[in-house]
Amino acid sequence: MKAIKVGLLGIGTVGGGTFQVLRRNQDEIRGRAGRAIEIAMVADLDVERARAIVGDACPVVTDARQVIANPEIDIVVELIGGYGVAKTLVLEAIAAGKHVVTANKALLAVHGTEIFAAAHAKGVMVAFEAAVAGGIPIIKALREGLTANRIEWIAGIINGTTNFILSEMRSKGLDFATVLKEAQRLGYAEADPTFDIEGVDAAHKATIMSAIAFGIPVQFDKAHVEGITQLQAADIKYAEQLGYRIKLLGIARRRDTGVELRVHPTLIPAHRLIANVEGAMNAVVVQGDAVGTTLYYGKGAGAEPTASAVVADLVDITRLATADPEHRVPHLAFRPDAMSDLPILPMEQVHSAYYLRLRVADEAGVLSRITTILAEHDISIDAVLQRESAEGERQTDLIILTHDTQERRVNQALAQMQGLPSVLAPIVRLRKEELA
Ligand SMILES: NC(=O)c1ccc[n+]([C@@H]2O[C@H](COP(=O)([O-])OP(=O)(O)OC[C@H]3O[C@@H](n4cnc5c(N)ncnc54)[C@H](O)[C@@H]3O)[C@@H](O)[C@H]2O)c1
Ligand SMILES: N[C@@H](CCO)C(=O)O
Ligand code: NA
Repeated sequence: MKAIKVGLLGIGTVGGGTFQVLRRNQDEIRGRAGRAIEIAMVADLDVERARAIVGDACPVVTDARQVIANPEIDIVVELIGGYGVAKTLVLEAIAAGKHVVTANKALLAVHGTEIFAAAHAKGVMVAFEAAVAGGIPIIKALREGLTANRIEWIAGIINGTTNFILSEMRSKGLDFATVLKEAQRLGYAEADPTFDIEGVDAAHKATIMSAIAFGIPVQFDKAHVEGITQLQAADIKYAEQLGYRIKLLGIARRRDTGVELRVHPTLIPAHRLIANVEGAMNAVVVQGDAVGTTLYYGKGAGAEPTASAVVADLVDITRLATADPEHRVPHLAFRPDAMSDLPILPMEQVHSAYYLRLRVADEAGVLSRITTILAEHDISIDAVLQRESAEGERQTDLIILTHDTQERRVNQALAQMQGLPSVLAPIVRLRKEELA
């Protein structure tokens, strides 16, 4: 059978990895796909760098539209990134009847509804395994492997850059800026690394997973997004003393009234497997009603780990390209006419346990005033830690762990506690999840 022809838009970190993996493993890939998969044309603005990778294997052009217009090309792989030109090119490729593979989670989390509708109407596939947790086949697992389940929740370390930063800061005592530079050098970080450190990239990925897990549209604009830039070393240390690790988690959880969709630094019991995921590694825990808890672990960023997912999508499309579109797996697991309108819940309605750190005057009655406020808001305390004040110091840190409660109650209690004269600094509030 004749080779399936691929056009690559963008040959940077992931594009370069994709080129190498396809070339190195071509025999195995042909054996699995039933046809050879060939990169027939590459477009990149940096044509010299692109030619240095591609050699004379195929033509290299600067204009991505030349690739889309090439009638030989069956699959367009978009590895440029961002919401701008990438969106136009993906929609143009679909309009030209090409299947699309993309690693672009930003694009799908924000414009997925439009893109999937266009692909459905045209009868082409849009595959995006590389967009979530890089090389880990989490899209495949959620959409196909766990298809029997009512999925209850997903919680994942889905940004390699921030996990690398948190790990290196904790284990080597390195500072934030140094570790971020190293993550950029290693090719983990986004073109704009604020997407990584402010939690935006993780929220893009959590948004995509929430859609597949619960059959809802992608709704990035409703996600709660907090990164790691406000996280303080003192809280990492106190969490450790209390038996917890702090990780940037992306969480999607089904409740009776809607879906929680949130990214924030989270305390996790130190004995959980996911609490021990270090460096740029990713891990996703999925709770299904039939299967119970499952865990997926691996490299979520970097050239070849991400290329592993891109090439898997190319093989999938190669196998299915001639199938009746009605028999393909729907883009978001549920058929378009079976999507749910379960809303994304506002943060005030989210349920979680909490870690609170209060800088308080070291004087009689402070603890009782604080616990009274918590009790008035029906918030039950799980543990309290009070740091011994240093000699001559008239203030101390008070750390409180709560049981599960509603965020609205915690907000109200915090506002009241913050007003106490013996609370001397802004209260630190982190969320805590048992993940069991
Ligand atoms: N790097 C990773 O580990 C990783 C992992 C998963 C997903 N992703 C996603 O993969 C995509 C690519 O990321 P990357 O790290 O390879 O980025 P990169 O910056 O290394 O590569 C992007 C390439 O696109 C080229 N480009 C830019 N504009 C172009 C245009 N108009 N036409 C043609 N080429 C153009 C650039 O010259 C560059 O070579 C992004 O969506 C990113 O979020 C990256
Ligand atoms: N910047 C992303 C790349 C993988 O999507 C990360 O650090 O996880
Ligand atoms: Na993946």
